[in-house]
Amino acid sequence: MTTNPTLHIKQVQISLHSEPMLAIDRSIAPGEVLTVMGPSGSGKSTLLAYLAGFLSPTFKAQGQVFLGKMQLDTLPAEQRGLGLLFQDPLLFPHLSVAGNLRFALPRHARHKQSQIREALEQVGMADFETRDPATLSGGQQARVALMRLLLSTPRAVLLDEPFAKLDTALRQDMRTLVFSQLRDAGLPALLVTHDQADAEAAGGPIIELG
Ligand SMILES: Nc1ncnc2c1ncn2[C@@H]1O[C@H](COP(=O)(O)OP(=O)(O)OP(=O)(O)O)[C@@H](O)[C@H]1O
Repeated sequence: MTTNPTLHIKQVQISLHSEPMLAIDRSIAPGEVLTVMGPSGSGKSTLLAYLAGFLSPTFKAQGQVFLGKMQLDTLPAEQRGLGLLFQDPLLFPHLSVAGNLRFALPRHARHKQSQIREALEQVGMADFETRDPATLSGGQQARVALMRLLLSTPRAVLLDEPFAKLDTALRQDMRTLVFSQLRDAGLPALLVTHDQADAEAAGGPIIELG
């Protein structure tokens, strides 16, 4: 079995108009979730944008990011191999559930209907292949978004308040599902959240910005 690389965030400092905004120096092991908390405006989304490779040039960043031996901060966003999960599932409305999952597969694997079927079975949605995303509940959309993320075989994952739009009853189930899937896939992950219960469910170290 291949081991995924560790994500190293090395002495990263981000400033806005010459004012230091945040500093972080952490490594995230495969299967570990680092939770970043902090008040509104402390720079949580800025940190994710920096790691993902779409930080606005208004900000100045120093430091380095490595995924194993691969230096990420010098690569364009699409070459970083990161998977993103947001508050909004962001499913393509013109594709079926299966179409959304197929799109995430590497080009050479798009014929593999079995992978799509297995992914849906894992989240209890075996009968949903042909469904239009607009006809799904919020929780069902979130599960499709999670499986789409995993099928895209990311090497590390960034999560931006992924449970914020789910109602309370669903939220705990989704936390359990997301964090167990990330652990099973052995992916290093960074979670940004306001919610202490998210951080506890993630089960990893917590840092506070601001
Ligand atoms: N493109 C931009 N240009 C200038 N300033 C920005 C830009 N984006 C964000 N900021 C400022 O940078 C600071 C950090 O914003 P950021 O969105 O990272 O905070 P946050 O911790 O994610 O907040 P929230 O919890 O409200 O989402 C804020 O003061 C914000 O006003």
